[in-house]
Amino acid sequence: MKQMSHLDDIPSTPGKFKPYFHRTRWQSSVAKLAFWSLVFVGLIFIFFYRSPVSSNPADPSRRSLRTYSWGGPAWEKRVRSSARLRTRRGFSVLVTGAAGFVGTHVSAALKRRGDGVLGLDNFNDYYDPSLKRARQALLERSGVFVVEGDINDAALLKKLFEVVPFTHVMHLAAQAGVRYAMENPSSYVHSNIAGFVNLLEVCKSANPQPAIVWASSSSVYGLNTKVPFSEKDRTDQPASLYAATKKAGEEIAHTYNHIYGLSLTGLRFFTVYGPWGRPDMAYFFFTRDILKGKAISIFEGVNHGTVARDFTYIDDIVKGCLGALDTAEKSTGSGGKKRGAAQLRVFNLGNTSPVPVTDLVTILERLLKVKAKRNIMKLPRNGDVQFTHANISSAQRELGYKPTTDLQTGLKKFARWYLGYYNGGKKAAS
Ligand SMILES: O=C(O)[C@H]1O[C@H](OP(=O)(O)OP(=O)(O)OC[C@H]2O[C@@H](n3ccc(=O)[nH]c3=O)[C@H](O)[C@@H]2O)[C@H](O)[C@@H](O)[C@H]1O
Repeated sequence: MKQMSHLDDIPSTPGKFKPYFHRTRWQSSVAKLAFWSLVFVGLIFIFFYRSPVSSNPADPSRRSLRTYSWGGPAWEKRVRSSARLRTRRGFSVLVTGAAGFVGTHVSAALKRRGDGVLGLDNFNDYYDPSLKRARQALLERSGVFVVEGDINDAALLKKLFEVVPFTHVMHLAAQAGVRYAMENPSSYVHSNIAGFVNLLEVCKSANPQPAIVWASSSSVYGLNTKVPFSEKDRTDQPASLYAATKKAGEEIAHTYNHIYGLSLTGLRFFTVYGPWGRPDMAYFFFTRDILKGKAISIFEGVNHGTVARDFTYIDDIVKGCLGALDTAEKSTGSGGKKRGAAQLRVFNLGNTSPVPVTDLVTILERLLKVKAKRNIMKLPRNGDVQFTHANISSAQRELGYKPTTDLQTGLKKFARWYLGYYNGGKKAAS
């Protein structure tokens, strides 16, 4: 027997079109419809609000939806004062990624020599943000204000150029790391491609247009086997999405130089290391794990082939960056229009002496006075290449670039910093 609900007990209200229509049932249907519509709209809202994101909570494309607070007279005053030069012939430089490893060192060096420096950083959590905050505090003490914001925020960038007529942009903000690209590919597109284009769009419309020096990467040489790597070599076989986005950046730079007369210099950094470094890099997490007594994985090539890197010390890289800024010619465009040919350059900034990763570990063992638990494993196919080696003759000739720090000396300085910063290794780096 059919069970009747209490709604079925209520007499129907005859209607012209639907004689069987039941008022209460109708009201309840409307209520149900309204309820489910609300749920549906809510779900759509949630979907779109979170839509550019992957399920990975560390996805920086989600972080772009974060709202940063900027603007107002006090903020503008800080921006202006940080970017003010202290020498007559100095530069006024916007440094993106200023709370990053290279960004912090370059910003501090520029400020030391009297240039005006304004930092920009989104403080994302790709690695421990407290390290970025500590670098920011360091910069604050030397008079560099780091604005919190994303290079994808066109309104913020336009505002910065309204407040300060920057002569140069040192563009170091990027999603770094070759292996992480398999975990979170969209973050590379977001920062290294979309963010770079957004920055160039603002630069091309600025009056005056700044000269731009930016970080490319040794990884653009990809699977090349001819060494040392020269700027003239092919760069069309990247081994990681990271490398592919840096290569894309070089092509994008060509376009903006060609169409808008922007002066652009790309620097191909070779595995930069040193104090205040990046915890996602091998020398850094090897140090942390050796001190913790945890095993480290050391990669080797096929047939026990050596995996090696042209490790380059941060102070040498800083000199290369300053050399690039000092020799950068002015952009030629104005009002978004090209007025003549502009400079377009790319340089290797390496050390020209590759060191096997096994030797890097031996040096760390000596410096830390702890034996590493070595776990030798085959180089995974996740973005790594077997070796890198820079030919730096071009940078030497044009930028006066001359690296002077060998790996042993550089790692000693890194280890001293690490032990000081992490309280003798007791406070473990995350
Ligand atoms: O020159 C660059 O343009 C890039 O340099 C850096 O990449 P890489 O040279 O790959 O540095 P890094 O990860 O420190 O691995 C170092 C070595 O340790 C090996 N390695 C790594 C991890 C591991 O667990 N074991 C291991 O043997 C590994 O096989 C490698 O041989 C930057 O991270 C990158 O952002 C980009 O700037």
